[in-house]
Amino acid sequence: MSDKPTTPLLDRVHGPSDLSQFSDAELERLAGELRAETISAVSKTGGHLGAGLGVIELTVALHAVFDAPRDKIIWDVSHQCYPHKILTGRRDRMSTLRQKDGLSGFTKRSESPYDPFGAAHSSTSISAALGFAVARDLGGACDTGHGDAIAVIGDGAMSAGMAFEALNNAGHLGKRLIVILNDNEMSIAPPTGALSSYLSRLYAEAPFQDLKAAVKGAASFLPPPFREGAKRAKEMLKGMAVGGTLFEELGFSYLGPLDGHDLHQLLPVLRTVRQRATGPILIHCITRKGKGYDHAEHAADKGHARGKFDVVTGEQKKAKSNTPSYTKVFAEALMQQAADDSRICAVTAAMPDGTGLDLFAERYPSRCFDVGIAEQHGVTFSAGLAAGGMRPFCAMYSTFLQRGYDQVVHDVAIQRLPVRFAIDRAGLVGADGATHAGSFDVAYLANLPGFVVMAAADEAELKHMVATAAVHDEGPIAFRYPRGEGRGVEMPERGEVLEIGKGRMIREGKGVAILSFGTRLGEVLTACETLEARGVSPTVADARFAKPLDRDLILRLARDHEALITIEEGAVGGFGSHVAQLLADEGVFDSGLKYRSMVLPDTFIDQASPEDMYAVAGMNAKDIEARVLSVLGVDVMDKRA
Ligand SMILES: Cc1ncc(C[n+]2csc(CCOP(=O)(O)OP(=O)(O)O)c2C)c(N)n1
Ligand SMILES: CC(=O)[C@@H](O)[C@H](O)COP(=O)(O)O
Ligand SMILES: [Mg+2]
Repeated sequence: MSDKPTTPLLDRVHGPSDLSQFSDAELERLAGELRAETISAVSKTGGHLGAGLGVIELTVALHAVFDAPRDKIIWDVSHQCYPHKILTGRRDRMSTLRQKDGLSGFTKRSESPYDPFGAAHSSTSISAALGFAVARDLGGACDTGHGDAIAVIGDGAMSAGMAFEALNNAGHLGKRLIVILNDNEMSIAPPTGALSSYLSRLYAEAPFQDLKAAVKGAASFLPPPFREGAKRAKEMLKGMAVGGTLFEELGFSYLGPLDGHDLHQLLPVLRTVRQRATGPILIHCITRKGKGYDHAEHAADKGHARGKFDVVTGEQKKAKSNTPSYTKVFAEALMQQAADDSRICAVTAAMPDGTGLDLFAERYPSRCFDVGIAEQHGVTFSAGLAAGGMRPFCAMYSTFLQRGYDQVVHDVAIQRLPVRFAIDRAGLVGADGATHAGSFDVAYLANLPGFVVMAAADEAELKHMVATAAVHDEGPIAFRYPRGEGRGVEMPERGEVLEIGKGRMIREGKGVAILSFGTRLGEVLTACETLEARGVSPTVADARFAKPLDRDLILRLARDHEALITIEEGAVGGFGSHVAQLLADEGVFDSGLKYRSMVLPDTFIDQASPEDMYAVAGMNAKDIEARVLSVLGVDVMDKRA
């Protein structure tokens, strides 16, 4: 036995085609190396860990059997794509993961030809894969050629309506399409919903599934050892009425459940499917999220997301802070309100921890609902709760609320139902990048008649806004707040109910007024400090409301100053646009007011630290200072005129 250290197989992989040199036994060894590499990479950068560890063998098998990029492997959510990135020529850039100018934490078309479709929001993979399949059959031009379309979708993502819309259409079209259900019985939190129980039953009945495969003629897809058993079962089951799985009822061939960590099952099945599939086929793989790393596999969240960590101890290196997060402030304020009002209930779409509703659920389990990854349903469910006399708080990230926008308009706004929207992750979020930026909620809510739209300038304001929303029964009301910690302001014992449509003065000055909406107020006040040194003393006000606007405050600021600047952590079409509309309607511009509106630029900003992203957006203190000096005609180029 030579004691020469063997060269890691991973060192011989510069692209997936290099996997063809390996035997099945070597592929198993490669999987072990890939798992270790993934753990090591994420320990240095932080990121999504558990999901990627759960698909190590699946990633190796897919790239060994199929021919990416001609075959399109589409990862749902794609938070599990780090092993895929390592095998597809990006191993040397994994140290830049989720950082400024670095690799995205999700698949991204512009990053690699091996990423045929971008993701990050869940449940899109089957729709996208079907699009590729139909384009293939229609002879559409695709720069990497047309082969198989393979969607890899998790059990959580499968719970979203969009996934079933795609299955339904794919079953109807009957095109050759491969869907791999990566079933680890986990979402971010343990999965909820009847589908999750159904999948568990499928798993529990696994031998029966093999037998059914025999009856359904899919036995030939099974590895030889299973095939014999399945054939024998054929006789036994012939007389039985064997109902199809849900997927078969939708027109798919169903295969499984397979052990998603066993290459001896995965490789022969995928090879046979590649040779034989003629229509849509769903392969059900059972995996474990966090597989192969105890600190993940045995954690409650299975290592879904981690900061940088010590591989040996699993200890994360997160900077400790005494300032509570906005999320925690929201959750505690909501519990305080709920203690006195049994009508208060809460809805999350598979994000109990991220929204803080895990704390609310512990205290009020009967009044907290995790609807799964189902924002559309979550919004209309909240509307039904409101119509039924409850006071529902629908807590969703700004970016994920986009998934339920028609429901916001059609089921909530038009019916003027008093749903309370707690919009977390407002503004730029950092490492998750453009797909998770909370840029558009002010623009897409403040244009709806009857909506009240608020933004908390700090964590005390957030507490007041929760109290205000709790008692607002006249119609829908939304309040937004950013990811991360508050500004460390003094917290009130209880939130006070704010007067709807009224802002607040922060500091009196002259010449220029700055009207802030949201937490950029902190940057505004920092800018004022340096401006004072230059003899410029702006007036500053916190708008609190984008709808209804504080008309008196705005007109007074416009009247008493030569310039008015608004600032918000949102895209054009939001607060600043509504202020401009008011000023125009009131003819204020006729008297020569200089008006500037600081909004996010008309571009998608890639991942970086929030501060770096706001620097790209031109919305940090120094940008505000420059804007003030520019509008006052002081000689600083207004870079963003
Ligand atoms: C529309 C949408 N809502 C919520 C999320 C947040 N999210 C990211 S991953 C995830 C769980 C996905 O579960 P599953 O598909 O089973 O993948 P696993 O993490 O188990 O591999 C959720 C809810 C999202 N990415 N997209
Ligand atoms: C992949 C995904 O969509 C979630 O895991 C998201 O990254 C969570 O974001 P936060 O870290 O802001 O809770
Ligand atoms: Mg899962």
